[in-house]
Amino acid sequence: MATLQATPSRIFGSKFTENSVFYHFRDGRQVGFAYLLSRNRKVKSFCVRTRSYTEEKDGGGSISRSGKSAQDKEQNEGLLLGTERDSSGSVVGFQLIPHSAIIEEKVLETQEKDLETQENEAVEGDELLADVETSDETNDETSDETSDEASTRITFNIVFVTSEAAPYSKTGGLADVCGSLPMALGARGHRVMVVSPRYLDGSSNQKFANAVEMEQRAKIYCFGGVQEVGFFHEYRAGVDWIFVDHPSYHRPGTPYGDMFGAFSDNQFRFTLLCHAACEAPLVLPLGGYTYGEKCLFVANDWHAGLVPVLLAAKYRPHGVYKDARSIIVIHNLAHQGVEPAATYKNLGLPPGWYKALEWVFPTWARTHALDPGEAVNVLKSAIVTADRIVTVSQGYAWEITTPEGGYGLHELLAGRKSVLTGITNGIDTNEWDPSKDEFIASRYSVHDLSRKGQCKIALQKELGLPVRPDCPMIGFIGRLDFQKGVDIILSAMPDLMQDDVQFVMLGSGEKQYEDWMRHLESTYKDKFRGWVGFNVPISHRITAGCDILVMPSRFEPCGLNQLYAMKYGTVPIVHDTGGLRDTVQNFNPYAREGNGEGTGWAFSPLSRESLLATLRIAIGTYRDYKSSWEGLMKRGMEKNSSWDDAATQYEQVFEWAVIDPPYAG
Ligand SMILES: Nc1ncnc2c1ncn2[C@@H]1O[C@H](COP(=O)(O)OP(=O)(O)O[C@H]2O[C@H](CO)[C@@H](O)[C@H](O)[C@H]2O)[C@@H](O)[C@H]1O
Repeated sequence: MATLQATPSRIFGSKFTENSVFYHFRDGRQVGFAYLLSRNRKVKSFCVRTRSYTEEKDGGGSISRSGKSAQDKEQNEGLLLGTERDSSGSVVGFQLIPHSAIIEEKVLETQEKDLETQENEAVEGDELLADVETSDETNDETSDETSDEASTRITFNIVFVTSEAAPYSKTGGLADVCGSLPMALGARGHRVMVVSPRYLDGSSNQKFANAVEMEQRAKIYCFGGVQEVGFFHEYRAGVDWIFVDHPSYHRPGTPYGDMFGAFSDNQFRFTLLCHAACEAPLVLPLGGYTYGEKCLFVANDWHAGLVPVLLAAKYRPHGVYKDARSIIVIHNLAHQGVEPAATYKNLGLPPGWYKALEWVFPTWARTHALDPGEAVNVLKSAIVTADRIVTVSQGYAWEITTPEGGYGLHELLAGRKSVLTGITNGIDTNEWDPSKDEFIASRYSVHDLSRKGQCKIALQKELGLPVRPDCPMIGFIGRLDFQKGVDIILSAMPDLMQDDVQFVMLGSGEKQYEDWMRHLESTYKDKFRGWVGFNVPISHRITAGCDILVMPSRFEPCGLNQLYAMKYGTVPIVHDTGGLRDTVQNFNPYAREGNGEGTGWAFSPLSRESLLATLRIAIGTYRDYKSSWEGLMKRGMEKNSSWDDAATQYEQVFEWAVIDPPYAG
């Protein structure tokens, strides 16, 4: 069985060893680790038949899988020769002899024969479910392809841990990423689980309707007692969605708070999530088999930040998760999970690990002269103990190592630069595609932009604005807070409202901004609409119906709305920062022999004047240079923002993570 430490060099020889043989479930899910090898040009396949198992579809289209059924089928599909268990007793691999004599021969021969022989004898067919793309340049000496670089792809058991994952729970971009990146990785052959809370807020309980309660429960020792959590499971789109169940997740409001502010027990709720996520791969038989210990944990933001430190402090000293690795993905450094130092004892960590979480506020940030400023900082502990650090754009990866963007953690992050990678988010092109979007009035594509106009008319009608197809329509979607630069928009509004434009804002957050939006709406009845609340269908309709989307964010780790806007032919105007700078290319009408280049405008400095000036240039272009505008729209729509590129880069980070030994303290 392959181990995490295996490096590509182990599989480049002419022998196709046991390490090279692996097994996929029928839907591509895999037990244990495996290698996928490919070379640039001439690729042959080696195929093995795998064990199958039954799918039971319920009315909602979700699928539950049964290991027992799989055993029943074994009679027809193949014999389980032997299982490989880890120290916890979890099955992390198995060997199978299929009935087919030809295939049986292939499986056994893989341990003895050289690759060329196997390639010649490889069997193909509908029943052959796992393809291992292979290469062996030494066996291809007569070919002119000998100079081709061989590439290696290792598949992993990946466990995402997140406080929100769309469509089950969503307050922002974290949910979008954790709802779509796992599916992209699952489609690439990895076995992927996403662990998040089962929030029952009364209004959206239905979202968890297809998740089935599992028999296994976990006892978690923290906060001076023992807590028991349950697990619900839905298998969808190639991913095991696991929902941790506990009474503290059952209450009205968002995942983090309600109308009275943030929940006071958030540290408790997300501590539970992290402990439960560490137990899940060991105890949950998903499709009949646990993920086992050889996992890669992808912890997202501070809510999942205890996972790396739990692996190092609670499990590894007892010989568990010795070969696991952890990656902390920073979506927003501004939120770090900081609580009083006295709460350390509640976290279920051994006393000796306090230093990993220790956080001392600078003198100026302390509440009074006698305040020692001591606290625990969960995100800091993850940055210290994770094997790799990822953030969601290259620009932001640099910004967080500077005093301006590091929120106090810049020195720590700069010190870990060698394991810090920026990977720009992709978007879920199934959800965000104007040619198949079910929320919008008229579907369109880059080849038929006239229908976008119908979306604009429909939006104007829906908002009760005058229906004026030629009037430039500007939109904003996002949290109403300091990060998003809402104050800059609102301060520019009295000036902007002197122009012939329409403006719509969708968002919720700080009350002062919500009130301001209401006030503007009553002042500029024919031009401004403010929609206070969180509404996904409306966000699609604004993205499709507007001509321009503004994002004057003070900082933006990646930003997704500008990516959605470009996909919908809506031109983004963004502050030149972080991921916005990385993804929006400034318009230049003179480039490419007058054909123009760029997908929007990135302005700087961040000020009311600079926003207004850029908006007026954009509005002028929209009105007077129609073909330039169409070029802007089309270049944005044709930009590839799917997860493919990002998923490849995540795989690279995973491979780097397993080359180094895990963090041991
Ligand atoms: N009122 C509303 N109604 C409906 N939908 C709404 C809404 N307000 C926001 N949304 C949606 O929430 C998402 C927001 O995503 P962003 O990436 O722009 O910001 P966020 O700050 O939440 O994410 C953080 O994480 C993501 C993911 O890594 C980073 O891109 C980002 O820079 C970082 O700040 C979008 O899907 C948007 O449409």
